[in-house]
Amino acid sequence: MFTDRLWKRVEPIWTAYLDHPFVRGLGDGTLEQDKFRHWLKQDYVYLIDYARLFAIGSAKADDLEEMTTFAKLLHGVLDVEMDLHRKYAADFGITKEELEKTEASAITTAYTSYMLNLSQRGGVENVVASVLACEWSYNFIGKELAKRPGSLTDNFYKSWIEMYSSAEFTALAEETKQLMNRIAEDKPEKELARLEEIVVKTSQFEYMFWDMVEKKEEWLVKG
Ligand SMILES: Cc1ncc(CN)c(N)n1
Repeated sequence: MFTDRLWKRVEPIWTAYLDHPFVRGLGDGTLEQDKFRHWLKQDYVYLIDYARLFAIGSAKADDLEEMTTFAKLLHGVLDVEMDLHRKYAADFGITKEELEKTEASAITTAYTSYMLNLSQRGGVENVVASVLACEWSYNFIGKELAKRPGSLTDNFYKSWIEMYSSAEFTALAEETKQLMNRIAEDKPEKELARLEEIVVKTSQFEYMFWDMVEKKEEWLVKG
């Protein structure tokens, strides 16, 4: 399967996520809440553009089955995943209007612009390759953190780990992988190599996103 081939390429990058201080801090509960607050706000505006990708995928779908899958994934972002953000934000006294008004950081802008650009100019395969690392890697991280002793007890980030390791989120990640495999079936090697590069680039962006929230970065010079 194409996703097995992709896994071989992304495994070293994704393993580095698990070692990143932000991700380690989520797992053992030691992450500074100010850093998490930065993630919450940046991720919220990231997810708004990410949801747009599924709408683009739905418009470009080749058949009704594909269209339905994109619609399901779109609902998953807007109503399941972003609910987690809204709940944590409420704990911090941040309203959903404030979340929406967040100015996207340089990395958030670069990452979403990369995916939106590819998805707008290519076919449905570009959309799936763009969203795959996002859905799959968070599920990977969630499941790995859930295995760590103590991660699901007395941890402020327990709901985060439960959400991304949940059966519901795992099903969304699996649907995205299946979609990628189905689309890759009749593609020539040159096209598969191009799609693979998109998944590697988005995996690199994921690492940069973890690093951006750890350092609470926005833009290098205040405007
Ligand atoms: C940056 C990022 N990447 C992935 C996910 C999981 N959908 C997320 N919420 N944010």
